[in-house]
Amino acid sequence: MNFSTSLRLVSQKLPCHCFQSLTSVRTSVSLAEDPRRANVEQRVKKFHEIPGPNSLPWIGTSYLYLFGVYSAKRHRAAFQKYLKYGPIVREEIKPGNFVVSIFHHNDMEHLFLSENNVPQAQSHLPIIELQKNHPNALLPVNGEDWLKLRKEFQDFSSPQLQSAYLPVADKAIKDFVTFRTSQNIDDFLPELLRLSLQLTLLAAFDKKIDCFSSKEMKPDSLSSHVMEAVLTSNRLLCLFDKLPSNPKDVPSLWKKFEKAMLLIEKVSVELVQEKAKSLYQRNMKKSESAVPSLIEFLLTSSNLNYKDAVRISVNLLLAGVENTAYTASFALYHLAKNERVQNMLRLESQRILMSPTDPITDKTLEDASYARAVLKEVFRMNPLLPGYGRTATQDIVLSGYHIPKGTTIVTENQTACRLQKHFVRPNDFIPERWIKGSPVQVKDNPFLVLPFGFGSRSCVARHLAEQQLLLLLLRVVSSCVVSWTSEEILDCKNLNSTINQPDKDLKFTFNRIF
Ligand code: HEM
Repeated sequence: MNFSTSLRLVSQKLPCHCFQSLTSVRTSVSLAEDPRRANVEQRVKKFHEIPGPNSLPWIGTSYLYLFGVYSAKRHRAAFQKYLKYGPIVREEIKPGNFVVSIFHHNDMEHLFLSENNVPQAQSHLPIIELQKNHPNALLPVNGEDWLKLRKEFQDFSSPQLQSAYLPVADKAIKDFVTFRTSQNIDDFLPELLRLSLQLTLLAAFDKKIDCFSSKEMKPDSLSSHVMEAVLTSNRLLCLFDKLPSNPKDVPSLWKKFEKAMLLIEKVSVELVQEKAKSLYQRNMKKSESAVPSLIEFLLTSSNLNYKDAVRISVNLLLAGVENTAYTASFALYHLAKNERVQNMLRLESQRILMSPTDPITDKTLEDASYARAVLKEVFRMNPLLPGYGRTATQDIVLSGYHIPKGTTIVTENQTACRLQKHFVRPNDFIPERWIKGSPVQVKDNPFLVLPFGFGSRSCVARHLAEQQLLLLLLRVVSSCVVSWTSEEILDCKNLNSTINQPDKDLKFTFNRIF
């Protein structure tokens, strides 16, 4: 047995993170410094040795999707690959274009911790093209320009903003539960999308619009236009990513995208101007109103100008409508399907709220430990993103394989969260896993359940979104029993989107108990 073989065997017995740190430290040593380099090289397996499906000339592995060998649902396709190839899979999506999928939390941790400060946003090419066509439009930026802006709006979810915003968010959600759950609605998703838009307009722009008024429910209202534009832009951004050619080569889709994005930009300009005007009238002083919106914070920050504020606003509108609505959809579904959990949550709401009409305060939310566990379990089972794509910014070793700089690496968090080796009864909805001291409590691994992303590109509105979802859960169970009236199981679909959305109409009934 030679030196390298024995080391390989030892490393196989070591936990994966020990192996990675060993190999990554070793591989960073140059040949000049270490004459044993030839042996060291052998310990790290080659990129082409990573298991994965066969690639064909001209079409790579795309035939596997075209012929339905792999499910059209990303998380299901990922599971198929995991079962066949194991915790690391290499795929040549198009000739010369490799994607490596990883399923082990140690690999995920290693990847995230090794990335530099400026991970590039995917889907940015169409925005660059749009900016060329419309040089004066204030569109989202990428790279270093993005980093500069991002540093300024990191505070969106600050505890102060959350506290200040809580009463208005609670009122909007309470009204929503009172009035919208009593309607006979075929599909509840558009309702949740409208609610998210209303809450985003409120928190980000201090704009009070009742998105459920008869005026706003009309197709030509401001909220209907913004909603439509956000859905269209996000769908097409994702679709353009998959196209082999420039997005402008498909003129009919390009026109739709252009129209939708420019509408979002126009609305952002108007919202920022409106706020800037009212601030000017108050001599650019911070608002004395109870709810200092994000946009006010941006406009009064000395490091940003009006144009920056608009670019950020476009981002907020694009991200602030679907994300919370889809998470809320799955949260209500799991409550509806799990009577025991719903009852436990109701008991908690009765304990922390004296009466269902009482306002929910910071203290109420602090005490809502079961509601938090419910939310965490929703994020485990139905995260917004199946995983995260990163371009390796340097050579990296994952699961013992060398991966060259520039390779696309995808962390398959959703699939990893459904593996027996990570969670007992992985397909059951058990919030108690997340409750301290519970007999089924699991060790929380921060790189497995990662609903808001990681690092500098992670969600700016995390705490605000969690607050909205907790409010919704508590308000629903304290006044209704929610049931799922369809025979079908709700799953995610993500064919035309990078994000997971419900794959069926949301068939809920809400029976009032208060
Ligand atoms: C449950 C609700 C939400 C979830 C699960 C969620 C999750 C995420 C995730 C996974 C990312 C991307 C992270 C990455 O690529 O590494 C993200 C980015 C972002 N989210 Fe959220 N989000 C939610 C709600 C919101 C809301 C309500 C807003 C705005 C009002 C918002 C604003 C943003 C923005 C602006 C970004 C881009 C950040 C950047 O590129 O700098 N999100 N979110």
